[in-house]
Amino acid sequence: MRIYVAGHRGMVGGAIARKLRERGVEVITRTHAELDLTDQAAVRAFFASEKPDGVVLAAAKVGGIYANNTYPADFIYENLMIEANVVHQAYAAGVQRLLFLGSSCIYPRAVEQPMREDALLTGVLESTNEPYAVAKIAGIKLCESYNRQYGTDYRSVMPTNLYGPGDNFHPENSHVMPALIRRFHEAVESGADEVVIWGTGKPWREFLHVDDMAEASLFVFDLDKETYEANTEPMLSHINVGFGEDVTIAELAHMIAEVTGFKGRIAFDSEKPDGTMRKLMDSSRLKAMGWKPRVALAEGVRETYRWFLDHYEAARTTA
Ligand SMILES: NC(=O)C1=CN([C@@H]2O[C@H](COP(=O)(O)OP(=O)(O)OC[C@H]3O[C@@H](n4cnc5c(N)ncnc54)[C@H](OP(=O)(O)O)[C@@H]3O)[C@@H](O)[C@H]2O)C=CC1
Ligand SMILES: C[C@H]1O[C@H](OP(=O)(O)OP(=O)(O)OC[C@H]2O[C@@H](n3cnc4c(=O)[nH]c(N)nc43)[C@H](O)[C@@H]2O)[C@@H](O)[C@@H](O)C1=O
Repeated sequence: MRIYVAGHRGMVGGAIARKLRERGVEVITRTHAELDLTDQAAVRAFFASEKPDGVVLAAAKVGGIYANNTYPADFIYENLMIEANVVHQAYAAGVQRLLFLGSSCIYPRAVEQPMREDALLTGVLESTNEPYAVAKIAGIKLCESYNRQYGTDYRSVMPTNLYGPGDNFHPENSHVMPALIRRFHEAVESGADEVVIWGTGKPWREFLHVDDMAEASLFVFDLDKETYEANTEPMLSHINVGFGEDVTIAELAHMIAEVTGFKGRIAFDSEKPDGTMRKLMDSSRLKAMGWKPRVALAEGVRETYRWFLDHYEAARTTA
């Protein structure tokens, strides 16, 4: 098998590419500079020449609450273009199996918890990331539509909030876990006596380690067609991937303060948005098929902090 992993330099694509190579699979990669996936002609030429056997689509415009809220046009445009180009050109090149990575933000903001797959398109989305969520919903529907019309086997997984080695530690554009690891670490370094957390600290988030996400992605990718179809429906074909437990942002902040050795005050800036108050995934569909997460949150935070320390200079200079 020759598998194209789109987004192999990202946190999730990197972990998936590593696991595939460990299994002896030939992994095809292109950097963003080598192949801009928003460029239809370039994507067509790439698929026509490489003709991969399978595709994992882990490339996307990704960011936390501030980035989503500040650059909504980039988030909807780039993600729609990437998905439309990759799914269509994969089909045109005869690729039978593809895995699309969506996000838990596809679900309505006030939906029953934990969120089941069939909650999709039942209500109003969270405003801070609606454009990104609409693009991700379009990604699911692209896969389902090509399956229905052309008989392809294109699958979708919906990850909860992810973290781990390879994350983006940008001070504003990143997700909460890497943002707080960096902010607490820098407070310890500078001797600051206060760290400010965005929002009220009351929202709940479920965090899954990237290695668990990579395992889940390959687990779903590898399922035989009958098993996948028996556990999904033609127009409800996505599968949730979550850890199964969530914490408040305040609890996460205290956990990161402890790991980084910060002893000062933790303050909350309620002028900043909270986003959705809770988005715990119901991952029973996937768990019933045999996947389970392995990395506990406390262990994952410690490991991610060690990775951050090892790569801190790189993170600081790219910020
Ligand atoms: N991280 C999280 O908490 C969550 C992530 N997801 C989803 O998981 C997937 C992977 O996310 P993650 O690994 O965290 O994201 P990253 O930002 O770490 O990686 C995304 C990768 O996509 C590449 N990319 C972006 N735009 C283009 C483009 N136009 N052409 C080619 N390559 C491009 C980026 O390259 P470059 O950096 O050079 O632009 C980067 O390597 C995404 O689909 C994301 O939406 C879902 C839920 C939660
Ligand atoms: C994965 C998911 O990620 C995004 O949604 P989100 O879950 O709201 O992501 P977040 O990690 O940025 O924030 C989580 C919570 O944490 C709070 N918070 C505190 N202090 C910081 C802080 O310093 N940075 C950030 N980013 N958040 C902070 C923040 O106010 C919020 O209450 C989507 O846009 C979309 O990308 C998506 O799919």
